[in-house]
Amino acid sequence: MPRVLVSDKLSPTAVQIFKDRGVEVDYLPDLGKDKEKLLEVIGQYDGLAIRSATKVTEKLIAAATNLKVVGRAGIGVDNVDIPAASRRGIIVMNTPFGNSITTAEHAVAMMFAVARQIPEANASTHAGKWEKNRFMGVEITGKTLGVIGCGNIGSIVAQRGVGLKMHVVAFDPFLSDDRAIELGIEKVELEELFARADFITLHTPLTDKTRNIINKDAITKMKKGVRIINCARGGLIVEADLIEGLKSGKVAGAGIDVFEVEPATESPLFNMENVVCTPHLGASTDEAQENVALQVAEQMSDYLVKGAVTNAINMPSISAEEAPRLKPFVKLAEVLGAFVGQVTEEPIKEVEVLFDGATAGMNTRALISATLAGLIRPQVADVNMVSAPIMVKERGIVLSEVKRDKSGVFDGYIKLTVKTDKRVRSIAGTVFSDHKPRFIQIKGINMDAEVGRHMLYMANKDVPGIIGVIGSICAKHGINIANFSLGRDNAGGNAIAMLYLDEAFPEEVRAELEGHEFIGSAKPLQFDVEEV
Ligand SMILES: NC(=O)c1ccc[n+]([C@@H]2O[C@H](COP(=O)([O-])OP(=O)(O)OC[C@H]3O[C@@H](n4cnc5c(N)ncnc54)[C@H](O)[C@@H]3O)[C@@H](O)[C@H]2O)c1
Ligand SMILES: O=C(O)CC[C@@H](O)C(=O)O
Repeated sequence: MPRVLVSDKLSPTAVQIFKDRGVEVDYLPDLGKDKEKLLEVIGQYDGLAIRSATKVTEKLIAAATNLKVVGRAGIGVDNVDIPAASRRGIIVMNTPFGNSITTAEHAVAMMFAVARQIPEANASTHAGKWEKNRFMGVEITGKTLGVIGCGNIGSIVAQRGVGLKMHVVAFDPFLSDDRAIELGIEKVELEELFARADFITLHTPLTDKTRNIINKDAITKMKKGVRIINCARGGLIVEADLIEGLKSGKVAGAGIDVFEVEPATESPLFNMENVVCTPHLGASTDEAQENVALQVAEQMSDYLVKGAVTNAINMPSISAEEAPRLKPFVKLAEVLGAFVGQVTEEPIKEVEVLFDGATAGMNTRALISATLAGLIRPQVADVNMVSAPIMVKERGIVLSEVKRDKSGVFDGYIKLTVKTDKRVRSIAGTVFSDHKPRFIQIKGINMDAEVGRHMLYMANKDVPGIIGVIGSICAKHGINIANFSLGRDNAGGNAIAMLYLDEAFPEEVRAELEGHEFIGSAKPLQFDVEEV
């Protein structure tokens, strides 16, 4: 039974879902903050469910020898070292929608709080002061709201802004004209947003492009009296520059939920006039926490129990419904890759995966990942569908995908072609109704070879008696042939043979076969398939 550790505070719903779906679960919500203890125990787990307190570092990943999946109950995965996880073949999933409304509402709440200085007025009134003249606010109606990052959360904030009779302008390189029209907002460049907005709200991820997007230079371009809200990520705003802007009066107020360093227990922003701070509460509502806990537990269980992949950052999705149908084709893709990976000795330059007929309508991203995993595994044993595409990229291998309508007798097949400096190799395969992979073409020569755990791939001349030669050498060494498939380009020309053996072909017998005048090469192969 797979075992999951929940190392941050998550709704009890998550624990129940794991149990109901056949996953053993340890709920230790404070462990995420105890790095040393977490390092000690992480090796026991197949899954790790987290929020933002647990930092999934390269060091933790190195210690997580059994880990298969990290599930983030929330959106931002900046507390997970994704490249390190991918290299180790660990899937990283998030729950991209579960807390969007809640976080958007927090940004809107911040906007009101800053516009009307509600936290300060509240503190003053509670203190028995009646400072009616101290707190003069601004209206929101008719003001321009600048949304930076108009994805899930930004677009909800934009819609709320429209509902509040604001004029909404948005900057997002991926915002289409149609979507902007649908939202009733104006798409603008960043400089224009800075120049026009009375309120600016940030909703981008923290990337190299967005880090420090609000800095001294940006603030210089803004309207005097601008109010800035950040419920996305610390690091989007240079806090020192914001403080300078607030002190100079250029920035009239700020609502800050996320900080450069978290937990933020001290900051020069604290106690500043009209700066409203919350401790990363954007996602903290009963509804959002219920949503993300439920989603993360369902997604992780589905992966660990059924192999379904949903909302993975570093792997194509495979739905629970398609997983059973896709599984035999994933195996086929893997064995095609494994064939080429085992027979290719020189560096691979180019890989083409062709999907013919029915396979073209399948989840080809997943199938390509499986092909690449099979291809690389002979060199890197623990590669999987997550890490293989990264390794291929890192090695500078050019990858291409071709899809085409049914072109032959098979409903669908996959063909893998690999180029090196010396040669081009190709192999095609399909899955029969028994759900088992078959090789149907090698080097352009048609055949029908069942794929077994132990095989021998031979190139020979098409001459009479060659089957007998191979059979008698195998028999002499006690090697039992379960299946024998042959193909040739033309009578008396080049032929290939695929032998399906009961056990691994002994390396020392290989020379004996290759010594025969009509046998060019004999290559023992291993495939990770169930024995028939
Ligand atoms: N405060 C919280 O508790 C809390 C809760 C949830 C999410 N978040 C954070 O909110 C942010 C937004 O989340 P989301 O779910 O809307 O993400 P999303 O991926 O749906 O949207 C992000 C948008 O930012 C845009 N973007 C990327 N680079 C950009 C750039 N250089 N300039 C402008 N736009 C750019 C993308 O095109 C995308 O549309 C994330 O950083 C997330 O981690 C915070
Ligand atoms: O888990 C949280 O409280 C914060 C989550 C939030 O930052 C997110 O990116 O989803």
